Amino acid sequence: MPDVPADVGCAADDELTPAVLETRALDVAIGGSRILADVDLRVDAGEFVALLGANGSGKSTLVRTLVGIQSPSAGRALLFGVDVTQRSRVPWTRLGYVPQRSTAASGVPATALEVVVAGLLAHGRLRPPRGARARAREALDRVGLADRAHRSVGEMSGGQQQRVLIARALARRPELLVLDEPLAGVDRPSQDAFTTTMAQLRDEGTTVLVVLHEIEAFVPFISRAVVLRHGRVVHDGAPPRPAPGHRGVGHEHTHAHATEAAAAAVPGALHVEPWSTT
Ligand SMILES: Nc1ncnc2c1ncn2[C@@H]1O[C@H](COP(=O)(O)OP(=O)(O)OP(=O)(O)O)[C@@H](O)[C@H]1O
Repeated sequence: MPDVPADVGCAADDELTPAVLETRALDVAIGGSRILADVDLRVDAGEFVALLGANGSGKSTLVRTLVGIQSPSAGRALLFGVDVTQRSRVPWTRLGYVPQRSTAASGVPATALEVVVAGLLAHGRLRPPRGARARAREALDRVGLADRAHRSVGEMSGGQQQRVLIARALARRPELLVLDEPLAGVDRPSQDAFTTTMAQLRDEGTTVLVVLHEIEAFVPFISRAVVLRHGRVVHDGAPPRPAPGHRGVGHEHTHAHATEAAAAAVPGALHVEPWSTT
């Protein structure tokens, strides 16, 4: 009998190709609190999945676990069939990751172009690969920052820095793009440019997992929405439709419009507010 690598055996038994991203009975505890509980999730190649939920529901924790930053207390997390419980095993060459509300400024003076090129450095290498600057310029163009390529990121606004980090992830031309609230602090015209880029990525076959609070702009190309509540998956299916009067950017989502049970029972006719806090 041929040897079967341990990781391959972790993919779904009935699948020849492992999922791009998969969790199995994933639990995460931090400081004695159970933050994620029994999370089963599978995202296949070419899917565009939105991760939704109220503040504190565990979205960032799930994403951080998937990219090997947070260790699970039980269960499995796999990227391309590889167990990423150990950070050293995260397949970074196939992955683009934009963390939540981070800064592109490292304290070292660097231009936007340099930050994006740095994202293309292979592990342990100091020289970027051939064509890196052209790829970085193209990525900055995609986020509407082509004209600021030579500006210092330390002098950029928070929203512009966020766009630089998105460009850094895009420049890698990843098979899987994981974005944690990429539009936080980004102005409306830039949001529109970003959603156009997302539509292009979907057409190119990139697999995307994106944490969002406002999904309206993404509904045309979201293939699935996963909703977390208190660290558990309470919906995995069609994207919820925002209720009328709840589309405004400043709307405070503080009340539920349907139960998760109703949402789960009729996923095609959702009227649930997954980000509600009650
Ligand atoms: N390092 C940490 N130490 C202690 N508690 C943590 C830590 N990281 C996350 N938590 C807790 O885990 C829970 C989930 O946090 P997480 O950031 O994953 O939620 P979220 O759904 O991404 O929220 P938001 O929408 O506000 O970004 C919260 O109650 C948070 O306080």
